[in-house]
Amino acid sequence: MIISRLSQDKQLAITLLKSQQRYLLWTVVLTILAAIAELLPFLILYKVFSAVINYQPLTAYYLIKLAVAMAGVILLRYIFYCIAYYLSHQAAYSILTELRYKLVDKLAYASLPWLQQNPSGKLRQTVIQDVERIETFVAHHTVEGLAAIVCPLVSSLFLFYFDWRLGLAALIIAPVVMLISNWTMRGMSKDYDSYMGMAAELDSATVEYVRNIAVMKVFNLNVKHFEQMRSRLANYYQTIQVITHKVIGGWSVFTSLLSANVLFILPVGIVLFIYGEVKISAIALAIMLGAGILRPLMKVNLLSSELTEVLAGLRRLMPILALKTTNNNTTLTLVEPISLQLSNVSFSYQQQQVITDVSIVLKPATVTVLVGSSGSGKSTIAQLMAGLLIPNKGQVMVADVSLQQLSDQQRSELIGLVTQEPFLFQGTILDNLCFANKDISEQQLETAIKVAQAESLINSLPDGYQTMVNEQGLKLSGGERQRLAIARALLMDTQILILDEATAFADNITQKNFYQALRTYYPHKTILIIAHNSYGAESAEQIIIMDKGSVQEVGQHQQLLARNSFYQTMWQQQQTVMDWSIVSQEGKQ
Ligand SMILES: Nc1ncnc2c1ncn2[C@@H]1O[C@H](COP(=O)(O)OP(=O)(O)OP(=O)(O)O)[C@@H](O)[C@H]1O
Repeated sequence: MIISRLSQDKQLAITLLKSQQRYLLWTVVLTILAAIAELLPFLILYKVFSAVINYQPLTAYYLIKLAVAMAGVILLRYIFYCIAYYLSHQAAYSILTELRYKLVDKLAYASLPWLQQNPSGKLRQTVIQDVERIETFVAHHTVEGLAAIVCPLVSSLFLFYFDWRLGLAALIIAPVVMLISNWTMRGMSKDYDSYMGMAAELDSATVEYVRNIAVMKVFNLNVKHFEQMRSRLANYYQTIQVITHKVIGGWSVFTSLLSANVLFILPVGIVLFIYGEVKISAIALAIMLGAGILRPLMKVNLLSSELTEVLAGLRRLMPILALKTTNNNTTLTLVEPISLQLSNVSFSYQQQQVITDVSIVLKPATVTVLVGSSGSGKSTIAQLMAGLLIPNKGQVMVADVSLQQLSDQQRSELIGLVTQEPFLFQGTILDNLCFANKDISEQQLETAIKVAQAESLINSLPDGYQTMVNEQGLKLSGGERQRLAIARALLMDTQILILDEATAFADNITQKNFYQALRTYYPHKTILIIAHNSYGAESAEQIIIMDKGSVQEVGQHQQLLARNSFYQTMWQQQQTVMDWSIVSQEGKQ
Protein backbone atom coordinates (compact mmCIF):
# COMPACT_ATOMS: atom_id res chain seq x y z
CA MET A 1 0.00 0.00 0.00
CA ILE A 2 2.69 2.47 1.05
CA ILE A 3 5.01 1.29 -1.72
CA SER A 4 2.28 1.71 -4.35
CA ARG A 5 2.01 5.38 -3.36
CA LEU A 6 5.72 5.98 -3.80
CA SER A 7 7.13 7.25 -7.06
CA GLN A 8 8.77 4.67 -9.31
CA ASP A 9 12.32 5.86 -8.59
CA LYS A 10 11.77 5.43 -4.86
CA GLN A 11 10.22 2.02 -5.40
CA LEU A 12 13.27 1.02 -7.38
CA ALA A 13 15.54 2.35 -4.61
CA ILE A 14 13.63 0.27 -2.05
CA THR A 15 13.82 -2.84 -4.23
CA LEU A 16 17.57 -2.39 -4.62
CA LEU A 17 18.11 -1.83 -0.88
CA LYS A 18 15.83 -4.72 0.00
CA SER A 19 18.03 -7.12 -1.93
CA GLN A 20 20.83 -6.27 0.54
CA GLN A 21 18.72 -5.81 3.67
CA ARG A 22 20.78 -8.17 5.83
CA TYR A 23 24.02 -6.26 5.28
CA LEU A 24 22.28 -2.90 5.53
CA LEU A 25 20.46 -3.75 8.75
CA TRP A 26 23.74 -4.62 10.42
CA THR A 27 25.28 -1.43 9.00
CA VAL A 28 22.52 0.58 10.70
CA VAL A 29 22.90 -1.22 14.04
CA LEU A 30 26.69 -0.80 14.09
CA THR A 31 26.51 2.86 13.03
CA ILE A 32 24.09 3.60 15.90
CA LEU A 33 26.47 1.84 18.33
CA ALA A 34 29.40 3.85 16.90
CA ALA A 35 27.42 7.09 17.29
CA ILE A 36 26.72 6.26 20.93
CA ALA A 37 30.40 5.40 21.44
CA GLU A 38 31.23 8.83 19.98
CA LEU A 39 29.45 10.47 22.93
CA LEU A 40 31.37 8.56 25.58
CA PRO A 41 34.73 10.44 25.39
CA PHE A 42 32.82 13.68 26.19
CA LEU A 43 31.36 12.06 29.28
CA ILE A 44 34.80 10.94 30.39
CA LEU A 45 36.13 14.47 29.87
CA TYR A 46 33.17 15.79 31.84
CA LYS A 47 34.08 13.50 34.72
CA VAL A 48 37.68 14.76 34.74
CA PHE A 49 36.54 18.36 34.46
CA SER A 50 34.06 17.95 37.36
CA ALA A 51 36.74 16.36 39.50
CA VAL A 52 39.15 19.25 38.82
CA ILE A 53 36.52 21.89 39.55
CA ASN A 54 35.43 20.17 42.76
CA TYR A 55 39.07 19.84 43.91
CA GLN A 56 38.74 16.07 44.11
CA PRO A 57 42.06 14.25 44.48
CA LEU A 58 43.05 12.79 41.09
CA THR A 59 45.11 9.71 41.80
CA ALA A 60 47.37 8.19 39.16
CA TYR A 61 45.28 5.01 39.27
CA TYR A 62 42.07 6.99 38.65
CA LEU A 63 43.64 8.89 35.74
CA ILE A 64 45.00 5.69 34.17
CA LYS A 65 41.55 4.11 34.51
CA LEU A 66 39.99 7.08 32.69
CA ALA A 67 42.69 7.00 30.00
CA VAL A 68 42.09 3.29 29.41
CA ALA A 69 38.34 3.88 29.30
CA MET A 70 38.89 6.71 26.82
CA ALA A 71 41.14 4.51 24.63
CA GLY A 72 38.59 1.70 24.92
CA VAL A 73 35.62 3.76 23.74
CA ILE A 74 37.65 5.28 20.88
CA LEU A 75 38.74 1.77 19.84
CA LEU A 76 35.19 0.50 20.13
CA ARG A 77 33.91 3.36 18.00
CA TYR A 78 36.64 2.59 15.42
CA ILE A 79 35.71 -1.12 15.34
CA PHE A 80 31.98 -0.37 14.98
CA TYR A 81 32.63 2.05 12.10
CA CYS A 82 35.08 -0.38 10.43
CA ILE A 83 32.56 -3.23 10.38
CA ALA A 84 29.71 -0.90 9.38
CA TYR A 85 31.77 0.44 6.43
CA TYR A 86 32.78 -3.08 5.43
CA LEU A 87 29.13 -4.21 5.35
CA SER A 88 27.88 -1.10 3.57
CA HIS A 89 30.57 -1.58 0.89
CA GLN A 90 29.58 -5.23 0.48
CA ALA A 91 25.96 -4.20 0.00
CA ALA A 92 26.92 -1.36 -2.38
CA TYR A 93 29.12 -3.52 -4.61
CA SER A 94 26.47 -6.24 -4.76
CA ILE A 95 23.91 -3.64 -5.84
CA LEU A 96 26.36 -2.21 -8.41
CA THR A 97 27.15 -5.64 -9.87
CA GLU A 98 23.51 -6.74 -9.95
CA LEU A 99 22.39 -3.47 -11.53
CA ARG A 100 25.14 -3.38 -14.17
CA TYR A 101 24.45 -7.00 -15.12
CA LYS A 102 20.77 -6.16 -15.52
CA LEU A 103 21.46 -3.02 -17.54
CA VAL A 104 23.94 -4.57 -19.98
CA ASP A 105 21.65 -7.55 -20.36
CA LYS A 106 18.73 -5.27 -21.21
CA LEU A 107 20.89 -3.21 -23.58
CA ALA A 108 21.83 -6.38 -25.45
CA TYR A 109 18.14 -6.79 -26.31
CA ALA A 110 17.47 -3.14 -27.11
CA SER A 111 16.29 -2.54 -30.65
CA LEU A 112 18.52 -0.67 -33.07
CA PRO A 113 16.14 2.34 -33.34
CA TRP A 114 16.02 2.60 -29.53
CA LEU A 115 19.83 2.55 -29.37
CA GLN A 116 20.03 5.17 -32.11
CA GLN A 117 17.68 7.45 -30.17
CA ASN A 118 19.78 7.08 -27.03
CA PRO A 119 23.28 8.34 -27.82
CA SER A 120 26.22 6.42 -26.39
CA GLY A 121 27.21 9.35 -24.10
CA LYS A 122 23.79 9.22 -22.44
CA LEU A 123 23.86 5.44 -22.01
CA ARG A 124 27.41 5.59 -20.67
CA GLN A 125 26.32 8.16 -18.10
CA THR A 126 23.56 5.81 -16.97
CA VAL A 127 25.47 2.54 -16.94
CA ILE A 128 28.68 3.97 -15.47
CA GLN A 129 28.05 7.22 -13.60
CA ASP A 130 24.49 6.77 -12.34
CA VAL A 131 25.17 3.25 -11.08
CA GLU A 132 28.44 4.40 -9.52
CA ARG A 133 26.59 7.21 -7.74
CA ILE A 134 24.23 4.65 -6.19
CA GLU A 135 27.22 2.56 -5.15
CA THR A 136 29.00 5.54 -3.54
CA PHE A 137 25.84 6.62 -1.79
CA VAL A 138 25.14 3.20 -0.31
CA ALA A 139 28.79 2.43 0.51
CA HIS A 140 29.60 5.71 2.26
CA HIS A 141 26.45 7.56 3.04
CA THR A 142 24.49 4.84 4.76
CA VAL A 143 27.17 5.10 7.44
CA GLU A 144 28.05 8.80 7.24
CA GLY A 145 24.48 9.98 6.69
CA LEU A 146 23.12 7.85 9.47
CA ALA A 147 25.91 8.97 11.80
CA ALA A 148 25.14 12.60 10.88
CA ILE A 149 21.56 12.04 12.06
CA VAL A 150 22.17 9.71 15.02
CA CYS A 151 25.11 11.59 16.61
CA PRO A 152 23.24 14.90 17.14
CA LEU A 153 20.15 12.96 18.18
CA VAL A 154 22.05 11.01 20.86
CA SER A 155 23.83 14.19 22.03
CA SER A 156 20.51 16.10 22.21
CA LEU A 157 18.80 13.33 24.15
CA PHE A 158 21.68 13.23 26.56
CA LEU A 159 21.72 17.01 26.99
CA PHE A 160 17.96 17.05 27.64
CA TYR A 161 18.36 14.24 30.14
CA PHE A 162 21.25 16.10 31.76
CA ASP A 163 19.50 19.48 31.89
CA TRP A 164 16.53 20.20 29.67
CA ARG A 165 17.18 23.97 29.69
CA LEU A 166 20.72 23.53 28.33
CA GLY A 167 19.37 21.00 25.82
CA LEU A 168 16.76 23.51 24.67
CA ALA A 169 19.39 26.25 24.35
CA ALA A 170 21.53 23.94 22.19
CA LEU A 171 18.63 23.14 19.86
CA ILE A 172 16.61 26.36 19.83
CA ILE A 173 18.13 27.49 16.58
CA ALA A 174 17.66 24.11 14.85
CA PRO A 175 14.16 24.83 13.40
CA VAL A 176 15.43 28.11 11.87
CA VAL A 177 18.44 26.29 10.38
CA MET A 178 16.19 23.62 8.90
CA LEU A 179 13.74 26.17 7.52
CA ILE A 180 16.58 28.03 5.79
CA SER A 181 17.95 24.75 4.45
CA ASN A 182 14.55 23.78 3.02
CA TRP A 183 14.05 27.23 1.57
CA THR A 184 17.49 27.10 -0.06
CA MET A 185 16.90 23.68 -1.57
CA ARG A 186 13.32 24.35 -2.76
CA GLY A 187 12.78 23.26 -6.36
CA MET A 188 16.29 21.82 -6.50
CA SER A 189 15.05 18.44 -7.66
CA LYS A 190 13.98 20.00 -10.98
CA ASP A 191 17.22 21.98 -11.20
CA TYR A 192 19.26 18.83 -10.59
CA ASP A 193 17.31 16.98 -13.28
CA SER A 194 18.03 19.72 -15.76
CA TYR A 195 21.68 19.91 -14.60
CA MET A 196 22.13 16.16 -15.07
CA GLY A 197 20.40 16.26 -18.48
CA MET A 198 22.73 19.08 -19.48
CA ALA A 199 25.76 17.15 -18.21
CA ALA A 200 24.70 14.08 -20.25
CA GLU A 201 24.30 16.18 -23.40
CA LEU A 202 27.68 17.79 -22.83
CA ASP A 203 29.15 14.33 -22.36
CA SER A 204 27.72 13.14 -25.68
CA ALA A 205 29.00 16.23 -27.48
CA THR A 206 32.45 15.77 -25.91
CA VAL A 207 32.58 12.12 -27.04
CA GLU A 208 31.63 13.20 -30.58
CA TYR A 209 34.15 16.04 -30.52
CA VAL A 210 37.01 13.83 -29.33
CA ARG A 211 36.09 11.11 -31.87
CA ASN A 212 36.13 13.61 -34.72
CA ILE A 213 39.14 15.60 -33.62
CA ALA A 214 41.12 14.44 -36.67
CA VAL A 215 38.44 15.91 -38.98
CA MET A 216 38.52 19.17 -37.01
CA LYS A 217 42.29 19.29 -37.42
CA VAL A 218 42.02 18.77 -41.20
CA PHE A 219 39.82 21.86 -41.44
CA ASN A 220 41.81 23.72 -38.79
CA LEU A 221 38.74 24.15 -36.61
CA ASN A 222 38.56 24.20 -32.84
CA VAL A 223 35.86 23.87 -30.24
CA LYS A 224 34.48 27.32 -31.13
CA HIS A 225 33.48 25.95 -34.53
CA PHE A 226 31.84 22.85 -33.11
CA GLU A 227 28.40 24.35 -32.73
CA GLN A 228 26.92 21.50 -30.71
CA MET A 229 29.76 21.51 -28.18
CA ARG A 230 29.75 25.30 -27.96
CA SER A 231 26.03 25.59 -27.31
CA ARG A 232 26.06 22.74 -24.79
CA LEU A 233 28.98 24.28 -22.91
CA ALA A 234 27.08 27.57 -22.82
CA ASN A 235 23.90 25.84 -21.56
CA TYR A 236 25.88 23.97 -18.94
CA TYR A 237 27.54 27.17 -17.73
CA GLN A 238 24.19 28.96 -17.64
CA THR A 239 22.54 26.16 -15.64
CA ILE A 240 25.38 26.17 -13.10
CA GLN A 241 25.07 29.94 -12.79
CA VAL A 242 21.32 29.78 -12.21
CA ILE A 243 21.75 27.08 -9.54
CA THR A 244 24.61 28.96 -7.86
CA HIS A 245 22.64 32.23 -7.74
CA LYS A 246 19.64 30.44 -6.32
CA VAL A 247 21.55 28.65 -3.59
CA ILE A 248 24.42 30.89 -2.55
CA GLY A 249 22.54 33.32 -0.23
CA GLY A 250 20.62 30.72 1.74
CA TRP A 251 23.60 28.38 1.88
CA SER A 252 25.87 31.03 3.44
CA VAL A 253 23.28 31.84 6.16
CA PHE A 254 22.73 28.11 6.74
CA THR A 255 26.45 27.34 7.26
CA SER A 256 26.95 30.39 9.52
CA LEU A 257 24.03 29.43 11.76
CA LEU A 258 25.27 25.85 12.25
CA SER A 259 27.62 26.83 15.06
CA ALA A 260 25.61 29.83 16.30
CA ASN A 261 23.92 27.81 19.07
CA VAL A 262 26.86 28.57 21.43
CA LEU A 263 25.40 32.08 21.54
CA PHE A 264 22.36 30.60 23.30
CA ILE A 265 24.03 27.90 25.41
CA LEU A 266 26.48 30.30 27.05
CA PRO A 267 24.03 33.01 28.30
CA VAL A 268 21.45 30.36 29.39
CA GLY A 269 24.25 28.45 31.20
CA ILE A 270 25.53 31.60 32.93
CA VAL A 271 22.02 32.58 34.13
CA LEU A 272 21.43 29.03 35.43
CA PHE A 273 24.84 29.11 37.14
CA ILE A 274 24.07 32.48 38.78
CA TYR A 275 20.85 31.03 40.14
CA GLY A 276 22.79 27.97 41.35
CA GLU A 277 20.86 25.64 39.08
CA VAL A 278 23.88 24.12 37.29
CA LYS A 279 27.58 23.74 37.91
CA ILE A 280 30.31 25.22 35.74
CA SER A 281 31.22 21.66 34.56
CA ALA A 282 27.67 21.23 33.23
CA ILE A 283 28.04 24.42 31.16
CA ALA A 284 31.38 23.09 29.83
CA LEU A 285 29.77 19.80 28.84
CA ALA A 286 26.82 21.59 27.19
CA ILE A 287 29.24 23.74 25.17
CA MET A 288 31.40 20.71 24.22
CA LEU A 289 28.39 18.73 23.02
CA GLY A 290 26.16 21.58 21.92
CA ALA A 291 28.68 23.53 19.84
CA GLY A 292 28.97 20.69 17.33
CA ILE A 293 25.43 19.39 17.61
CA LEU A 294 24.06 21.10 14.48
CA ARG A 295 27.15 20.76 12.31
CA PRO A 296 26.19 17.28 11.03
CA LEU A 297 23.15 18.99 9.47
CA MET A 298 25.59 20.24 6.82
CA LYS A 299 26.33 16.63 5.93
CA VAL A 300 22.58 15.81 5.96
CA ASN A 301 21.99 18.72 3.63
CA LEU A 302 24.73 17.65 1.21
CA LEU A 303 23.41 14.11 1.36
CA SER A 304 19.90 15.22 0.56
CA SER A 305 21.16 16.94 -2.60
CA GLU A 306 23.19 13.83 -3.42
CA LEU A 307 20.07 11.78 -2.84
CA THR A 308 18.30 14.01 -5.36
CA GLU A 309 21.03 13.12 -7.87
CA VAL A 310 20.78 9.43 -7.03
CA LEU A 311 17.01 9.50 -7.55
CA ALA A 312 17.45 11.39 -10.83
CA GLY A 313 19.91 8.64 -11.85
CA LEU A 314 17.37 5.98 -10.93
CA ARG A 315 14.82 7.73 -13.12
CA ARG A 316 17.30 7.49 -16.01
CA LEU A 317 17.86 3.79 -15.31
CA MET A 318 14.18 2.99 -15.50
CA PRO A 319 13.66 3.15 -19.29
CA ILE A 320 16.57 0.71 -19.71
CA LEU A 321 15.32 -1.63 -17.01
CA ALA A 322 11.86 -1.48 -18.58
CA LEU A 323 13.20 -2.74 -21.93
CA LYS A 324 11.63 -6.04 -22.81
CA THR A 325 13.96 -8.98 -23.12
CA THR A 326 12.81 -11.83 -25.27
CA ASN A 327 12.19 -14.79 -23.06
CA ASN A 328 11.49 -16.77 -26.16
CA ASN A 329 14.08 -19.55 -25.97
CA THR A 330 12.23 -22.02 -28.11
CA THR A 331 13.72 -23.11 -31.39
CA LEU A 332 11.18 -23.37 -34.18
CA THR A 333 11.54 -26.13 -36.73
CA LEU A 334 12.05 -24.50 -40.11
CA VAL A 335 11.35 -26.41 -43.27
CA GLU A 336 14.51 -26.72 -45.35
CA PRO A 337 15.68 -25.34 -47.71
CA ILE A 338 15.29 -21.96 -46.06
CA SER A 339 14.47 -18.84 -48.05
CA LEU A 340 14.36 -15.26 -46.74
CA GLN A 341 11.57 -13.07 -47.91
CA LEU A 342 10.46 -9.45 -47.51
CA SER A 343 6.72 -9.15 -48.26
CA ASN A 344 5.41 -5.65 -48.90
CA VAL A 345 7.71 -4.17 -46.30
CA SER A 346 7.66 -0.47 -45.43
CA PHE A 347 9.86 1.17 -42.83
CA SER A 348 10.29 4.66 -41.35
CA TYR A 349 13.00 6.18 -39.19
CA GLN A 350 10.95 8.33 -36.80
CA GLN A 351 8.69 10.21 -39.25
CA GLN A 352 10.73 9.66 -42.40
CA GLN A 353 9.60 6.74 -44.56
CA VAL A 354 12.68 5.27 -46.25
CA ILE A 355 11.41 1.88 -47.46
CA THR A 356 8.12 1.61 -49.33
CA ASP A 357 6.33 -1.62 -50.12
CA VAL A 358 9.42 -3.71 -50.85
CA SER A 359 9.10 -7.41 -51.73
CA ILE A 360 12.27 -9.46 -52.18
CA VAL A 361 12.92 -13.20 -52.06
CA LEU A 362 16.37 -14.66 -51.37
CA LYS A 363 16.07 -18.24 -52.61
CA PRO A 364 18.11 -20.92 -50.82
CA ALA A 365 21.75 -21.31 -51.90
CA THR A 366 21.63 -18.35 -54.31
CA VAL A 367 23.52 -15.10 -54.55
CA THR A 368 21.57 -11.83 -54.78
CA VAL A 369 23.28 -8.53 -55.47
CA LEU A 370 21.53 -5.37 -54.29
CA VAL A 371 22.62 -2.11 -55.93
CA GLY A 372 21.24 1.40 -56.00
CA SER A 373 22.18 5.02 -55.51
CA SER A 374 23.39 6.28 -52.15
CA GLY A 375 20.55 6.69 -49.68
CA SER A 376 18.19 4.45 -51.66
CA GLY A 377 17.69 2.23 -48.57
CA LYS A 378 20.09 -0.70 -49.11
CA SER A 379 21.52 -0.78 -45.56
CA THR A 380 18.04 -0.43 -44.12
CA ILE A 381 16.97 -3.49 -46.15
CA ALA A 382 20.01 -5.37 -44.78
CA GLN A 383 19.04 -4.54 -41.20
CA LEU A 384 15.40 -5.46 -41.78
CA MET A 385 16.48 -8.80 -43.24
CA ALA A 386 18.81 -9.45 -40.31
CA GLY A 387 15.98 -8.72 -37.85
CA LEU A 388 17.71 -5.65 -36.38
CA LEU A 389 14.91 -3.37 -37.54
CA ILE A 390 11.23 -4.24 -37.41
CA PRO A 391 9.07 -3.23 -40.40
CA ASN A 392 6.23 -0.77 -39.84
CA LYS A 393 4.27 -2.65 -42.48
CA GLY A 394 4.66 -6.02 -44.15
CA GLN A 395 6.61 -9.07 -43.01
CA VAL A 396 10.10 -10.51 -43.02
CA MET A 397 9.75 -14.28 -43.38
CA VAL A 398 12.19 -17.17 -43.13
CA ALA A 399 10.94 -20.46 -44.48
CA ASP A 400 7.38 -19.10 -44.22
CA VAL A 401 7.79 -18.17 -40.52
CA SER A 402 7.86 -14.53 -39.41
CA LEU A 403 11.39 -13.53 -38.41
CA GLN A 404 9.95 -11.92 -35.26
CA GLN A 405 8.74 -15.32 -34.05
CA LEU A 406 12.30 -16.63 -33.90
CA SER A 407 14.29 -16.32 -30.69
CA ASP A 408 17.34 -14.04 -30.90
CA GLN A 409 19.50 -17.14 -30.61
CA GLN A 410 17.86 -18.88 -33.56
CA ARG A 411 17.84 -15.68 -35.64
CA SER A 412 21.55 -15.06 -35.09
CA GLU A 413 22.39 -18.69 -35.88
CA LEU A 414 20.45 -18.40 -39.11
CA ILE A 415 21.35 -14.96 -40.47
CA GLY A 416 24.78 -13.34 -40.45
CA LEU A 417 25.39 -9.68 -41.25
CA VAL A 418 28.62 -7.83 -41.98
CA THR A 419 28.05 -4.07 -41.79
CA GLN A 420 29.89 -1.21 -43.45
CA GLU A 421 31.78 -0.33 -40.27
CA PRO A 422 32.50 -3.59 -38.49
CA PHE A 423 33.43 -3.48 -34.84
CA LEU A 424 36.31 -5.51 -33.43
CA PHE A 425 36.62 -6.07 -29.71
CA GLN A 426 39.74 -5.64 -27.63
CA GLY A 427 41.52 -9.00 -27.64
CA THR A 428 43.42 -11.22 -30.03
CA ILE A 429 42.56 -11.67 -33.69
CA LEU A 430 41.53 -15.23 -32.84
CA ASP A 431 39.22 -14.04 -30.03
CA ASN A 432 37.52 -11.77 -32.53
CA LEU A 433 37.22 -14.46 -35.17
CA CYS A 434 35.76 -17.02 -32.78
CA PHE A 435 33.70 -14.41 -30.94
CA ALA A 436 30.32 -15.93 -31.83
CA ASN A 437 31.40 -19.51 -32.42
CA LYS A 438 34.12 -20.98 -30.24
CA ASP A 439 33.65 -24.45 -31.63
CA ILE A 440 35.54 -24.26 -34.91
CA SER A 441 38.11 -26.53 -36.51
CA GLU A 442 41.44 -25.42 -37.94
CA GLN A 443 40.13 -26.29 -41.38
CA GLN A 444 37.08 -24.02 -40.96
CA LEU A 445 39.33 -21.21 -39.76
CA GLU A 446 41.68 -21.55 -42.73
CA THR A 447 38.82 -21.61 -45.24
CA ALA A 448 37.14 -18.55 -43.75
CA ILE A 449 40.40 -16.61 -43.73
CA LYS A 450 41.15 -17.62 -47.31
CA VAL A 451 37.69 -16.65 -48.61
CA ALA A 452 37.75 -13.33 -46.71
CA GLN A 453 41.09 -12.54 -48.42
CA ALA A 454 42.66 -12.12 -44.98
CA GLU A 455 45.39 -14.74 -45.36
CA SER A 456 48.18 -12.30 -46.18
CA LEU A 457 47.07 -10.00 -43.35
CA ILE A 458 47.32 -12.79 -40.75
CA ASN A 459 50.67 -13.94 -42.16
CA SER A 460 52.08 -10.42 -41.99
CA LEU A 461 51.25 -10.02 -38.29
CA PRO A 462 54.13 -10.81 -35.90
CA ASP A 463 51.94 -12.91 -33.62
CA GLY A 464 49.55 -14.13 -36.29
CA TYR A 465 46.19 -15.06 -34.78
CA GLN A 466 47.46 -14.10 -31.32
CA THR A 467 48.04 -10.45 -32.29
CA MET A 468 46.17 -8.11 -29.99
CA VAL A 469 43.60 -5.81 -31.53
CA ASN A 470 42.81 -2.51 -29.83
CA GLU A 471 39.34 -1.54 -28.90
CA GLN A 472 37.47 -0.92 -32.18
CA GLY A 473 40.42 -2.42 -34.07
CA LEU A 474 42.18 0.93 -34.09
CA LYS A 475 45.47 -0.50 -35.18
CA LEU A 476 43.89 -2.09 -38.25
CA SER A 477 42.84 -0.29 -41.41
CA GLY A 478 39.17 -0.17 -42.38
CA GLY A 479 39.74 -2.78 -45.10
CA GLU A 480 41.58 -5.11 -42.72
CA ARG A 481 38.75 -4.84 -40.22
CA GLN A 482 36.25 -5.66 -42.95
CA ARG A 483 38.17 -8.78 -43.99
CA LEU A 484 38.27 -10.02 -40.40
CA ALA A 485 34.58 -9.24 -39.96
CA ILE A 486 33.74 -11.28 -43.08
CA ALA A 487 35.82 -14.20 -41.76
CA ARG A 488 34.05 -13.89 -38.38
CA ALA A 489 30.64 -14.02 -40.08
CA LEU A 490 31.69 -17.00 -42.19
CA LEU A 491 32.84 -18.82 -39.06
CA MET A 492 29.42 -18.27 -37.51
CA ASP A 493 28.30 -20.63 -40.26
CA THR A 494 24.86 -19.11 -40.81
CA GLN A 495 22.71 -20.36 -43.67
CA ILE A 496 22.03 -16.80 -44.77
CA LEU A 497 24.79 -14.20 -45.04
CA ILE A 498 24.25 -10.49 -45.72
CA LEU A 499 27.26 -8.42 -46.72
CA ASP A 500 26.53 -4.69 -46.55
CA GLU A 501 29.26 -2.94 -48.55
CA ALA A 502 31.58 -5.39 -46.88
CA THR A 503 33.96 -5.50 -49.85
CA ALA A 504 34.59 -1.77 -50.02
CA PHE A 505 38.23 -2.66 -49.26
CA ALA A 506 38.61 -4.65 -52.46
CA ASP A 507 39.54 -3.60 -55.97
CA ASN A 508 37.44 -5.02 -58.81
CA ILE A 509 39.57 -8.14 -59.27
CA THR A 510 39.77 -8.93 -55.55
CA GLN A 511 36.02 -8.44 -55.28
CA LYS A 512 35.39 -10.89 -58.13
CA ASN A 513 37.78 -13.42 -56.57
CA PHE A 514 35.99 -13.02 -53.25
CA TYR A 515 32.57 -13.73 -54.77
CA GLN A 516 33.94 -16.77 -56.60
CA ALA A 517 35.62 -18.12 -53.46
CA LEU A 518 32.36 -17.62 -51.52
CA ARG A 519 30.51 -19.69 -54.11
CA THR A 520 33.17 -22.40 -54.22
CA TYR A 521 33.68 -22.87 -50.50
CA TYR A 522 30.17 -22.08 -49.25
CA PRO A 523 27.90 -23.41 -52.03
CA HIS A 524 24.91 -23.90 -49.70
CA LYS A 525 24.83 -20.39 -48.29
CA THR A 526 22.13 -17.93 -49.28
CA ILE A 527 23.99 -14.69 -49.87
CA LEU A 528 22.90 -11.07 -50.22
CA ILE A 529 25.62 -8.72 -51.38
CA ILE A 530 25.01 -5.00 -51.11
CA ALA A 531 27.40 -3.06 -53.29
CA HIS A 532 28.01 0.25 -54.99
CA ASN A 533 29.10 -1.57 -58.14
CA SER A 534 28.32 -4.78 -59.95
CA TYR A 535 31.80 -6.30 -60.26
CA GLY A 536 31.27 -10.03 -60.09
CA ALA A 537 27.49 -9.68 -60.27
CA GLU A 538 27.39 -11.37 -63.69
CA SER A 539 26.97 -14.81 -62.12
CA ALA A 540 24.46 -13.78 -59.43
CA GLU A 541 21.07 -15.48 -59.58
CA GLN A 542 19.37 -12.11 -59.20
CA ILE A 543 20.31 -8.47 -59.14
CA ILE A 544 17.96 -6.01 -57.44
CA ILE A 545 18.07 -2.32 -58.19
CA MET A 546 16.81 -0.01 -55.42
CA ASP A 547 15.69 3.55 -55.96
CA LYS A 548 14.30 5.94 -53.33
CA GLY A 549 13.31 3.16 -50.96
CA SER A 550 11.59 0.96 -53.55
CA VAL A 551 12.63 -1.90 -55.78
CA GLN A 552 13.07 -0.47 -59.24
CA GLU A 553 13.92 -3.66 -61.09
CA VAL A 554 14.91 -7.30 -60.53
CA GLY A 555 16.71 -9.48 -63.03
CA GLN A 556 19.94 -11.12 -64.05
CA HIS A 557 22.97 -9.39 -65.46
CA GLN A 558 22.13 -9.71 -69.17
CA GLN A 559 18.46 -8.84 -68.66
CA LEU A 560 19.27 -5.68 -66.72
CA LEU A 561 21.96 -4.67 -69.20
CA ALA A 562 19.30 -4.82 -71.86
CA ARG A 563 16.57 -2.90 -70.07
CA ASN A 564 17.73 -0.87 -67.08
CA SER A 565 19.43 2.46 -67.69
CA PHE A 566 20.86 2.74 -64.14
CA TYR A 567 22.49 -0.68 -64.49
CA GLN A 568 23.73 0.06 -68.01
CA THR A 569 25.40 3.29 -66.87
CA MET A 570 26.95 1.61 -63.84
CA TRP A 571 28.26 -1.26 -65.97
CA GLN A 572 29.69 1.06 -68.65
CA GLN A 573 31.47 3.19 -66.05
CA GLN A 574 32.93 0.04 -64.51
CA GLN A 575 34.11 -1.21 -67.89
CA THR A 576 35.91 2.11 -68.50
CA VAL A 577 37.67 1.78 -65.13
CA MET A 578 38.55 -1.86 -65.91
CA ASP A 579 39.98 -0.82 -69.32
CA TRP A 580 41.95 1.91 -67.61
CA SER A 581 43.43 -0.45 -65.10
CA ILE A 582 44.31 -3.01 -67.80
CA VAL A 583 45.96 -0.31 -69.93
CA SER A 584 47.93 0.99 -66.94
CA GLN A 585 48.99 -2.57 -66.02
CA GLU A 586 50.23 -3.10 -69.61
CA GLY A 587 51.96 0.29 -69.56
CA LYS A 588 53.91 -0.78 -66.49
CA GLN A 589 55.07 -3.95 -68.19
N1 LIG B 1 19.28 5.93 -38.13
C1 LIG B 1 18.69 6.66 -39.04
N2 LIG B 1 17.83 7.63 -38.67
C2 LIG B 1 17.19 8.38 -39.59
N3 LIG B 1 17.36 8.23 -40.91
C3 LIG B 1 18.20 7.29 -41.35
C4 LIG B 1 18.92 6.46 -40.44
N4 LIG B 1 19.69 5.61 -41.16
C5 LIG B 1 19.46 5.89 -42.44
N5 LIG B 1 18.59 6.90 -42.57
C6 LIG B 1 18.06 7.48 -43.82
O1 LIG B 1 17.42 6.42 -44.53
C7 LIG B 1 17.67 6.53 -45.91
C8 LIG B 1 18.26 5.21 -46.42
O2 LIG B 1 19.51 5.02 -45.78
P1 LIG B 1 20.38 3.71 -46.04
O3 LIG B 1 21.59 3.79 -45.20
O4 LIG B 1 19.52 2.53 -45.90
O5 LIG B 1 20.75 3.91 -47.59
P2 LIG B 1 21.89 3.19 -48.46
O6 LIG B 1 21.28 2.93 -49.77
O7 LIG B 1 22.44 2.03 -47.71
O8 LIG B 1 22.97 4.34 -48.53
P3 LIG B 1 24.54 4.16 -48.83
O9 LIG B 1 24.68 3.48 -50.12
O10 LIG B 1 25.03 5.57 -48.90
O11 LIG B 1 25.11 3.39 -47.69
C9 LIG B 1 18.61 7.71 -46.09
O12 LIG B 1 17.84 8.81 -46.49
C10 LIG B 1 19.18 7.94 -44.71
O13 LIG B 1 19.42 9.31 -44.52
